Amino acid sequence: MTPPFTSLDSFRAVLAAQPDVDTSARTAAAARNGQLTKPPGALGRLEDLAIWLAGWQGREKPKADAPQVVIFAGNHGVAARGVSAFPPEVTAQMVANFRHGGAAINQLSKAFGAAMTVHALDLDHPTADFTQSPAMTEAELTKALTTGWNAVDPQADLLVTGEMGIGNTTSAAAIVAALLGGAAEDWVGRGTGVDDHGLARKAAAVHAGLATHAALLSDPLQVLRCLGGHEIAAMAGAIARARAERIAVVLDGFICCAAALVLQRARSGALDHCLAGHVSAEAGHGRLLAALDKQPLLNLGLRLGEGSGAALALGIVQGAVACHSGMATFAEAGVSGA
Ligand SMILES: O=C(O)c1ccc[n+]([C@@H]2O[C@H](COP(=O)([O-])O)[C@@H](O)[C@H]2O)c1
Ligand SMILES: Cc1cc2nc[nH]c2cc1C
Repeated sequence: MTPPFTSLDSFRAVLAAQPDVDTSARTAAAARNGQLTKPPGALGRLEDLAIWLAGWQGREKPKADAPQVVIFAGNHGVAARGVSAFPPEVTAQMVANFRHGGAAINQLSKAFGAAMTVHALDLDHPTADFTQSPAMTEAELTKALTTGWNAVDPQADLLVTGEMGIGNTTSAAAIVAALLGGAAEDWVGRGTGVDDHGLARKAAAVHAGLATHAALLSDPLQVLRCLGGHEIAAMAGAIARARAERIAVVLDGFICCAAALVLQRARSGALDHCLAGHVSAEAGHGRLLAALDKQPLLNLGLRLGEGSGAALALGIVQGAVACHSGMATFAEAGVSGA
């Protein structure tokens, strides 16, 4: 599909015209849920999950047997400021690892029957150091959004958006600070494992980025352009495409949710088709999820990224769908109601 946008303004128009949930499918699923052979509410959040998914998929019995995991990789100019525990070449090395099947996300995708695709975005051309100049030009941002848009398989029944990019927790912290406010220190975390000096360098970089681009930061897409990264923009593009196809999205960790926040701020309700797969150990993620009004399904202390927490949450969604779509009703099973 040719993306329906060629500029930030036309991307804005796409966000404004996105489809909404199918309320009749959701109502039918809620009615079915009430007839299944269990005490009302006994499957807890699994019941809400299945009904929510039914609404997005437009069918009374939702499916979760063709999930897609898309991983985007990008490099960051700000990494030269000593903001990561690892060197930038690890981004390309991990892309090779993804392609050879050796990363955690390969194993988790396999475990939950997800088709996984990897998209390396111009790794030899990192973003500009956002403390000095905008991370991306408008053309570069549009290209990254387009990569994300095109990466989504319209046949998938669920989408996980993951990322890999040395330095990207600093970029994500800058985006979140710009959009939610607060001090740089409130949003930086240990990322791949920086020490206190590294953490201070991250806060200084975020602080400088906010000051350098202050005049542009009232526009969420300019926040993404000035402070973001190619892989972060691609996740935003993929989340938007999923909405266009009415595919539900399972969000991953701090970086993924920073990409999602850009969409939410650009268009209220833009994340209604998304759920939070997990809360990561990155310091600001819990508060970011609260600002997104999303309750994470899992809290396992993960801080890996690459879609891993969201992929694990696929298992929960699949459990919810298996129960909702497979269980017998009281009438079918001849079980007496209350
Ligand atoms: O998903 C998260 O919340 C998360 C938290 C910490 C680190 N990461 C991953 O670690 C990398 C970024 O860490 P850093 O220290 O280089 O900014 C990037 O590849 C992310 O996928 C991811
Ligand atoms: C090894 C490694 C694997 C990763 N996967 C996602 N982010 C990562 C960062 C590092 C450093």
